Amino acid sequence: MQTRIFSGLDIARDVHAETLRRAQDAGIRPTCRVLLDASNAGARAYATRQQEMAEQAGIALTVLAYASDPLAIYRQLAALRDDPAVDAVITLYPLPQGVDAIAAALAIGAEKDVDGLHPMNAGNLLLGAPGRGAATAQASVICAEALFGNLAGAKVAVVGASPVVGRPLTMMLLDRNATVSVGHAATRDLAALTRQADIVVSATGVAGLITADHIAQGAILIDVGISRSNGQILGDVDLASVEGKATAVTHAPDGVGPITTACLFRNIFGTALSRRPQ
Ligand SMILES: Nc1nc(=O)c2c([nH]1)NC[C@@H]1CN(c3ccc(C(=O)N[C@@H](CCC(=O)O)C(=O)O)cc3)C=[N+]21
Repeated sequence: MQTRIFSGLDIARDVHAETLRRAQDAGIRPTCRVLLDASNAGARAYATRQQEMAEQAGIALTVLAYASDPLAIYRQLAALRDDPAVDAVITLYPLPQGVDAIAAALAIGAEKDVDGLHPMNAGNLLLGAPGRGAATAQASVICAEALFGNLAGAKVAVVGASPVVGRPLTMMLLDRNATVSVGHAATRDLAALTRQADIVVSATGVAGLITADHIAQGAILIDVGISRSNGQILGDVDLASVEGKATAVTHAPDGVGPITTACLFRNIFGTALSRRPQ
């Protein structure tokens, strides 16, 4: 069996087109501020991708540097929350040293949080109530459904338990009646866990973590990890190792990443729409 290498570019284009169409129908040009600590390569790559895509998606997106210290940052976020011209605020992780994640999310407020990081939005997701979830987790679900079909009853192993991917993704999978297990850095026998799964979603940033030894014959692999070595982008999946054993693997780059940006823009449009009088 040949392993299918899945590109997310077609789906990303469709999601972007749908958002643009809805924004044009509603006559809305959403505005978004993205806060970035440019010393982090992963966050910088995401912000660059967002800036490149925003124009064609009809979103006015500006990347700002975080203010100099935690108190100034909370004030900066609260000012954006109170600015009527701003629809959405994104605090790219990792947050600068000394910034508390919950305090930052509270400063933005639930309404403009498009990453599902505010306790109200995260809580709604936990309770199975409709709400706005992290874009990377949404993109992972889209890939899993595109490659596997209906997730009801599917065994899914999530590797990584971060607030932007592993945790929200676990809840979104439960909402689709998947059977979910979560592995992380302290999991003793990760391979034993992931070998049980129909679908493995890995979001660790450890290049080459998932090998043939970690998967069942015919498994579907969603590679969310991004790391860099010598200017090359690497995912969590060791492609050479899983070739012939996995049914399909999402590629990194151009797999989950572009769909993530498309889901983020859809979230931004959602806040912009709900902030306008109907
Ligand atoms: N609050 C918050 N939410 C996030 O969702 C978040 C974050 N902080 N901090 C940084 C990480 C990283 N991340 C990426 C998403 C897409 C690509 C992406 O589209 N990558 C391209 C490649 C980009 C390149 O060429 O460098 C691809 O996979 O094709 C990259 C990185 C979201 N993150």
